[in-house]
Amino acid sequence: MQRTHTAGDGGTSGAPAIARGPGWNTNLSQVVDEWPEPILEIRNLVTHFAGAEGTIRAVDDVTLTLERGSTLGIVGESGCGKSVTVRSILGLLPGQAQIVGGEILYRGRDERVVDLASLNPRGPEMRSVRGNEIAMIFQEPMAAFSPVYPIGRQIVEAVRIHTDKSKRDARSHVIEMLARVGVPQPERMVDRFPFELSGGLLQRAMIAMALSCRPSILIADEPTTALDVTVQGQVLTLLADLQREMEMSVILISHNMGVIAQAADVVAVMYMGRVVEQAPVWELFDNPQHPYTRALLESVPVIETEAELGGRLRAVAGDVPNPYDVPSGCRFHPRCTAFMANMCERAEPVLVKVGDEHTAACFLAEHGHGERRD
Ligand SMILES: Nc1ncnc2c1ncn2[C@@H]1O[C@H](COP(=O)(O)OP(=O)(O)OP(=O)(O)O)[C@@H](O)[C@H]1O
Repeated sequence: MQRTHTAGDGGTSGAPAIARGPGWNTNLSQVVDEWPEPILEIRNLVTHFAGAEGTIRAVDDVTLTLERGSTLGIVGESGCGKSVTVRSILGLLPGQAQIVGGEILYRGRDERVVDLASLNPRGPEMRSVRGNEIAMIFQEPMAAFSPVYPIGRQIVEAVRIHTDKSKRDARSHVIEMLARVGVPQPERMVDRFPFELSGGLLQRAMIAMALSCRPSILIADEPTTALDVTVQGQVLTLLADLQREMEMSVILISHNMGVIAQAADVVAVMYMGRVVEQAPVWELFDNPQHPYTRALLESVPVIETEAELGGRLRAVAGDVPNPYDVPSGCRFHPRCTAFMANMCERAEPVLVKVGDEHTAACFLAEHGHGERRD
């Protein structure tokens, strides 16, 4: 199958099925061949916030594809629109936010394609998709649980909303899930309150809750950011195992290129509400074409550097501009080391194909001066 997506045209063309990356999947090519249709296609999504000083274009014409069984990584600095993009999928936006354009086409378990962007976020159709077919885990597991009930009871309730299991069967299922995600003594832990569990265990309990209905898609929004480095690795490995076992497709959000390198098959880099580069993970790391992606890659900690800097990581130079005051032309131009006067501040580059399955929105890449390293 051939597929390329470019923000602004919403179309499909060119490019072979995604090749295998160093991510969670070991048999992605096979998975994609078996189910040639993507499970989720976001086309030209626009989501706005009504802010105190005007409109914030939090997601501004974003087009993304999630292939079945694969992991799509979304990376970018804080405030670039990662969370609002995935929250738009599930209708989990705060009151001041609204999808104002685009489509979110989801191919459900019954193979029917539904435009999630057109559903009432609180209506029965969206409620049946949310938690049942598409589940989400967050950076802060405390937010997923009520502090006043034992975790098991809360997961049992989630299971019973979406299945016809009896209370007893649901409880056994929850104990099995807790064991599966590596919670020790699950028969006892099931009756513990959230505050009685460590951060790592609570993260595992949240994963058990999210996966208890065997969703087709798991959205993981910074799932390891709040954990210490050792536990981070364990949780990523656990998610990889569960993804394979349950044949799930995953959208993984992270601001950490190291996490993306470990887990993603395809990566979309976002900046100020837009996708500025997209490629299979190995291609993105070998041949980044957008100066923003290069800056993000340079901010990846390496052990020696981290030690030299006393644990501080190098960030992308300059600050993300005020969302009420989007720069003219290329939104990255005020921070860009490759800025070209009379060009970058005047027109906004669109995503163009710069390689197999690789798109970038930069005039340098567009004109073939993106210094491909191959
Ligand atoms: N509740 C809100 N009210 C107003 N604006 C918001 C709100 N939440 C997000 N935004 C705006 O939407 C934009 C995108 O935010 P979003 O949370 O998607 O970024 P992000 O990339 O997920 O950042 P982070 O990594 O910090 O979670 C930001 O510019 C922010 O100003």
